[in-house]
Amino acid sequence: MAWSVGRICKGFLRLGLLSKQTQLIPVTSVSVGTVRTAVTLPSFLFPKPRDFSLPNSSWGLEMMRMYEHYNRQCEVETEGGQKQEGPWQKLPSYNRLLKYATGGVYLSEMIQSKARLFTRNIRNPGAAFEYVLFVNSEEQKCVCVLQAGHLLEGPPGHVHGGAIATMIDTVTGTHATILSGPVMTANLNINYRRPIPLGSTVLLESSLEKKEGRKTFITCRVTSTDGSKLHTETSALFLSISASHLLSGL
Ligand SMILES: CCCCC/C=C\C/C=C\C/C=C\C/C=C\CCCC(=O)SCCNC(=O)CCNC(=O)[C@H](O)C(C)(C)COP(=O)(O)OP(=O)(O)OC[C@H]1O[C@@H](n2cnc3c(N)ncnc32)[C@H](O)[C@@H]1OP(=O)(O)O
Repeated sequence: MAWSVGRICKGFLRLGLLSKQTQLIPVTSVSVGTVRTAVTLPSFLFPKPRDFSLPNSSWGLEMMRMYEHYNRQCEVETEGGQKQEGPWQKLPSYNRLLKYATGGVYLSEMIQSKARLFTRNIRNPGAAFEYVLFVNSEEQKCVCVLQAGHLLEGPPGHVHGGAIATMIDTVTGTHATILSGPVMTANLNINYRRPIPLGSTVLLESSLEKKEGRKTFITCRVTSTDGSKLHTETSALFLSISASHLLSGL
């Protein structure tokens, strides 16, 4: 197989190293004797991956305002007028992680070729999960701005608890992957404090609590965008896994 498992791991790790200018393009590797060389394939051979976390027409004013608030902090101007990376980095969001984020073009065809990321598989913009993630490496934090669409109803007029848990798992899971490489959720402990109105925009803030061997402990708060209302509090445990654990069907 042209693809090495190590390369996929590097792909996961690369998720934490993306600047907002980074354009991921599919790559593969070829073996010449014992030397493995990375080859960038011409982009016309592959459809351009769509970043689902860019603004679209369904985004409301609050979603746009919060997006711009963090996006502005991805690039700052020095006193000399030069641009440099800011404290936050925007993470791209693809519907096929293996194919687009790790560059596993062939592998993604072999393993569950019809599979699509749960939170990115509803075609109608704004109907379900509209969200964007930013990471702050220095503070070891991740934030997600979420606009919850009408297909996520649980209690009348409010967001389903399972949809909230899905987003918490997505945000803390992505954060743990950036911090520790490939992981799986072992435990999510969620306290629902106040319901989230359907259609509203909320913030999910994920913080590293501690790392102990294979264990990464993360906390996450879901609040209103001004921080005045606490909707949900979570503590989560992620366990580092080997790539073979990930690929062997467990
Ligand atoms: C396919 C997942 C890829 C993850 C990628 C994540 C992010 C990628 C980044 C961006 C992608 C975009 C979006 C991401 C979207 C969502 C991410 C969601 C991630 C998930 O949604 S993922 C699915 C749900 N997840 C499972 O489907 C796991 C099922 N499960 C297992 O696969 C095993 O269970 C495993 C591997 C967890 C552990 O198994 P294992 O054999 O490796 O480890 P073992 O059992 O020996 O435990 C070692 C030490 O952890 C302690 N420990 C274990 N479990 C514990 C628990 N629950 N509570 C407290 N402590 C626990 C033990 O007590 C021991 O502690 P000690 O060493 O101190 O004795």
